[in-house]
Amino acid sequence: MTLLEVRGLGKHFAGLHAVDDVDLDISAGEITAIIGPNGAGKSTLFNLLAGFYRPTSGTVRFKDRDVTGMSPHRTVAHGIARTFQTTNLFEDATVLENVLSGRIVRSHSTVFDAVLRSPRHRREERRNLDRAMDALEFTAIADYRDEIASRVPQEVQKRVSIALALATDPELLLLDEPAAGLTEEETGGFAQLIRSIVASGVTVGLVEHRMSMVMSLADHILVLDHGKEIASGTPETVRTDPQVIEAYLGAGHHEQEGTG
Ligand SMILES: Nc1ncnc2c1ncn2[C@@H]1O[C@H](COP(=O)(O)OP(=O)(O)OP(=O)(O)O)[C@@H](O)[C@H]1O
Repeated sequence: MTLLEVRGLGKHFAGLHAVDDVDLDISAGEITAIIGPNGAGKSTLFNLLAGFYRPTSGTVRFKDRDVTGMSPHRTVAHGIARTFQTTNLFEDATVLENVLSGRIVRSHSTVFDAVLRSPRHRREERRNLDRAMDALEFTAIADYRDEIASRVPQEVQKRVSIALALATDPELLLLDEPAAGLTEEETGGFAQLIRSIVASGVTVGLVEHRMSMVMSLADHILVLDHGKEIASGTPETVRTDPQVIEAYLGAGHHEQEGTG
């Protein structure tokens, strides 16, 4: 089943076509990776899907609903969550408070409920705390719950961003370079985490530079160069595509495969 359908999507900044006439189908239950050289348009594409940018052209449909140009708080309410390359946490808040902030989108009690501490408000608070704790346990950082977010190791901060995104109860989670700056070993841990996210029923979109991670995780890969699709398909199809090898994988690919 197609969860997200993108057609003819474009984003122009002045004269620059950052994303240019892109089509993409993300199937439910799969990991779809978007790869390409620096500046290829990967993050811009994610920003268009999650509503951080308004497209210049084209459409985005999510669960058969037109979400083109919707604001991020509406796309997240529909079930699309996005993490960022550089973690953007509330630095002075605790890890738990950060993850709880992801629950705002699922909260219905009003300011009056909060002031009066109505039963509805207390029920919701309990549910939000349970859900945030679930997300912390799922991402294996529950022990850090009371630590200040800016003081925990980088790897933990990255897990906090993922926990925050999971706390919004997404159906589609867009991960923008989750392993950037991590060691080989930490990257392995993130690959495991991404697999378990998919096993829990959340579909994943992944922008990642580490080819070994992409090739081992992705069911489907879209390759962008200068904003345009140059290939798409299974890891096997993409890694042998001459245009991809030339545009992006190049020497790195051969090194990795031990063929060059
Ligand atoms: N807000 C913006 N205003 C102007 N130009 C932008 C903006 N955001 C991105 N761009 C440009 O759009 C192009 C695509 O950028 P984008 O960040 O999407 O690429 P990317 O594939 O994610 O790159 P990287 O792998 O380096 O993160 C780049 O040339 C970039 O400079």
